[in-house]
Amino acid sequence: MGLLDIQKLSVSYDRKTILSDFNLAVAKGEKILIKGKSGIGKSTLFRMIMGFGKYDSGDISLEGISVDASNIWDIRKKVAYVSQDTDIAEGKVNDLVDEVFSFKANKSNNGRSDIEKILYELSLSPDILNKEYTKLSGGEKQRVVLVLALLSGKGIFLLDEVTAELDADLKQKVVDMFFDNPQWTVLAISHDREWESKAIKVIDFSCGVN
Ligand SMILES: Nc1ncnc2c1ncn2[C@@H]1O[C@H](COP(=O)(O)OP(=O)(O)OP(=O)(O)O)[C@@H](O)[C@H]1O
Repeated sequence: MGLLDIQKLSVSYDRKTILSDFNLAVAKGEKILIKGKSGIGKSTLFRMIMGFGKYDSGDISLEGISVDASNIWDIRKKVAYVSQDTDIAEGKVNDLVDEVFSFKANKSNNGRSDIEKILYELSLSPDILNKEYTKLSGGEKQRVVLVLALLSGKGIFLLDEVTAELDADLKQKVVDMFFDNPQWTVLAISHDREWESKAIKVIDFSCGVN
């Protein structure tokens, strides 16, 4: 039994097959890169894991328990999903940080003290906390969204193109941050080579998932 088990997952939109009998077993601590051409179904996989859409057939299990509508929040409490869409919010960055800690599941993490360290590791100045999120650059938004995911205290990360807007040095920093932590289980969708060189497993959707 893996930490996350996906068995025979089939997804279609408007009768077009996106995933067909897709299988994946993810062990705790594993670091997986998912790549493949645009529109092939990579983000769809993450959305299905998070329960943001219906699949035709198959099973998704977390820690041996099959996930359905009745327990989807168990997955959302344990899995940090970072979508490729960074237009997620308005308001000051600090307000977004507050929001992370307002969720009950995150209250016990005492993670607020980690903010300065995480900002520093992502080459962000603490001043960013007082800035309007919508006015940040694409690369700053991308890093702020990662800060929020890191503060959530979750141990499983689904990262969808989270380094696309960053320069090469920052891409490497983000990859190192997520892939060097032995406790974290990380699935990253990316076209950036920095992920591939460190991934334990590479899944190339272009080699057939439907
Ligand atoms: N809600 C939806 N309704 C209809 N079609 C959808 C929906 N979501 C995704 N699709 C289609 O499913 C296919 C797979 O989309 P998906 O976002 O999973 O691709 P992707 O591999 O992540 O692409 P990219 O690398 O460009 O992000 C695309 O053709 C997309 O248009």
